[in-house]
Amino acid sequence: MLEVIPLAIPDVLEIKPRKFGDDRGFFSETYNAQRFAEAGLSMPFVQDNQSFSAARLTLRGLHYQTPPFAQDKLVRVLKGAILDVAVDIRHGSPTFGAWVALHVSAKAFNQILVPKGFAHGFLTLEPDTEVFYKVSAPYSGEHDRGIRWDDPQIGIDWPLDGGTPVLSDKDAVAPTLEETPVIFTHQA
Ligand SMILES: Cc1cn([C@H]2C[C@H](O)[C@@H](COP(=O)(O)OP(=O)(O)O[C@H]3O[C@H](C)C(=O)[C@H](O)[C@H]3O)O2)c(=O)[nH]c1=O
Repeated sequence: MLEVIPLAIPDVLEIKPRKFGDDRGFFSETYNAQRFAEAGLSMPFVQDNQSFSAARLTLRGLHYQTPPFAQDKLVRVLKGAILDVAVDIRHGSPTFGAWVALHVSAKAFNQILVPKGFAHGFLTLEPDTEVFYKVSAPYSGEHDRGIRWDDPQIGIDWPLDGGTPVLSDKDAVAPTLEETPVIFTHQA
C-alpha cells in the first residue's frame, strides 16, 4: 500500500501511495496513519497546508520552524510539478549543510517526507502549480525561519535554466546557513 524510498540523505524519503485506477479515473489513500506507522513514520500531522504558485520558477524556501514548533512535512503536488529540496541543518550530522532534491509532481503522484532538522523549499517547474502538505506542528510565525535559497555554501542546483525565480520579500533577504545559530543537533 505504501512504497517508501530513502533519498541520498536517508532521513528524507520519497513516498508513493498505492493508486487504484479504473474506467472513472483513480482512488488513492494519500495519507493513512496506520500505514505510515507500519513504515516507521508515526509523526502526528496536525495541519494541512496548500499553496498555489501562478508562475513557473516560483521558489518558496528555504524554511523551517524552530523548536518547540519544528515540523516534519509530507509534501505532494495536486497540479503541476516542483523540484523539492531538503537541506540538513542538524549540527553534528555527517551531512550537515548538504541538500537532496526530488522531482514531485501530480503526474508522478509521489510525495516527499522532510523531517524536522531540515530546511525545506521548492521551485515550481510549471505554471499554476498547487502544492499540498501536512505538517506535524502548527504554524508559529515567531518560530518561522529562513535560509537563503542560493546560499553558496549549500550550493543547491536549482534548475532555473537562466531564469529568475519569483521570491517573496522575506525569502529574498534570508540569512545564510553560516549566519544561522545552532538550532538542531544531530542525534546519532
Ligand atoms: C506557512 C504558513 C504561513 N501562513 C501565513 C503567513 C503569511 O502571511 C502567509 C504566507 O506565508 P509564507 O510566505 O511563509 O508562505 P510560503 O513561502 O509558502 O512558506 C511555506 O513554504 C515553504 C516551502 C515551507 O516549507 C513552509 O511550509 C512554509 O514556510 O501565510 C500561515 O498562516 N500558516 C502557515 O502555516
